[in-house]
Amino acid sequence: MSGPLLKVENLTKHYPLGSGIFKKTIPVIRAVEDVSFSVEAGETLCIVGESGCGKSTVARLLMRLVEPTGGRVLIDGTDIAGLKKDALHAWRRRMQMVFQDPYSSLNPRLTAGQIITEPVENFERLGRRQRQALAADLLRNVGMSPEMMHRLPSELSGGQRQRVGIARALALRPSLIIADEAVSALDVSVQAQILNLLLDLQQQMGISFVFISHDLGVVEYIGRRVAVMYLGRIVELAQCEALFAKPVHPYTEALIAAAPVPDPTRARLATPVEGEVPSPINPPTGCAFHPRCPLAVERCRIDVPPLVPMADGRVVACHVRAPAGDARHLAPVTGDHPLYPVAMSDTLSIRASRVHR
Ligand SMILES: Nc1ncnc2c1ncn2[C@@H]1O[C@H](COP(=O)(O)OP(=O)(O)OP(=O)(O)O)[C@@H](O)[C@H]1O
Repeated sequence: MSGPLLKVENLTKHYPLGSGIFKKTIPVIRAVEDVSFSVEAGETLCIVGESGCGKSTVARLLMRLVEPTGGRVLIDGTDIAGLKKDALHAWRRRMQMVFQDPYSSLNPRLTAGQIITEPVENFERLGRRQRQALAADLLRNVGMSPEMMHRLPSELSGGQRQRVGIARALALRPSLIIADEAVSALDVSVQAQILNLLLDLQQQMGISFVFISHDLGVVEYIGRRVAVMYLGRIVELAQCEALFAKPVHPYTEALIAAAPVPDPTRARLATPVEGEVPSPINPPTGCAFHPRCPLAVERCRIDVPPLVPMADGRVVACHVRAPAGDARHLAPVTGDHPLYPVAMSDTLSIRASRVHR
C-alpha cells in the first residue's frame, strides 16, 4: 500500500454552547481548528500541548466517536465519514484506542480474560477453549501471565490494568492504536515499562501509534514526529529530535523551557510568560498565541499564520519565525539563524504545571 496509513485533512470540531433556540448565532467552543497531519505504517506521531488544547478531541474525531464540523480522516486513502455499515465494521477492527485511566476504562465486573477477548467476540463467536487460548496469547503479548485472565480489574495493579487495556486494543490486530494519555495515570517506573512494551509491540507487529500526551519526557521517548497544539491548532510539527534540539515556534520553545529538567541552568533561564491560555470560545484574532508571545508583531494580531515548511521538513505556523514566502527559512534551522532574532529561552516560559519532562 502506498501513501500514509492515516491522513487527516483540515479537521475541525466546534462544540455548540447551548441549543440556541432563541439566539440567531450559537456561540461555539473551537476545540479543533484546521488540523492536518499524516501517519505512516509503523510510525508513532505524538500530539502534545497544554490541557484543553484539543488533543483528546482529535483522538475522538479519529475514532469517529464525535462527528467533525469540517475536514476529513482517511485510512489507506478512504474517507471514514463515507463508510457504510459493513465497511465501518471492518474499519473499526483496524483502529483501536488505549485510554488514560486504567482504573475507570475497564469494566469492573468482567475478568481480564473477558475484557481482552470482548472486541473479538463482537465480531465472531468464540468457544470457551478458543476464548481462553486467545486471552492467554494476548496476555503473553503484553508480558502478563495467562493465569491473570481470571482476575478482576480490582485485583490488578495500575500497570497490569493498563497492560490489559493494551491487550484488549491488540485483540483485533489493529494497524493503528490511538493512545490518549495512556501512561499519565501510572507511576514513572511503570510508565517506562508500558512505553517499552508499546515500542516492542510496534516493532513486532508494525502498528502505528497516535500518542497523545502533555508530558514532553514521554513524547521524546516514544515519538518519531511530534505535533504541538495550541488552542485547537497545530503550531509546529517536526521530527522529535529536531523539535527538542531546536524548537522553532515560540510556544514550542516555551513548552520545552517550562518542562522541569534536572539542569538548574535551564530552569533559571525560564521566566513566566504573561497571561493564561485564552478561551476557545472567543479565541484571539490572528495567531492565538500572540497575547502571550514576546515576539508578536502587528501581523500576528491580524492574520492566522499558515503552517510553513522549513528546510528540515518540519512545518511551523509563526509570522516571525517562519514567515510565509520568506526564502530564509529554507536555510537549515540549526545554529545561528536569521529567524532567531531573540534567544527565546531567555525570555519566555509557560506554566510548568501540566508539562513534565
Ligand atoms: N463534549 C464536549 N462538549 C463541549 N466542549 C468540549 C467537549 N469536549 C471537549 N470540549 C472542549 O474542547 C476543548 C478541547 O478539549 P480536549 O479535551 O480535546 O483538550 P485536551 O487537550 O485533550 O485537554 P486535556 O489534556 O485536559 O484532556 C476544551 O475547551 C474543552 O472544554
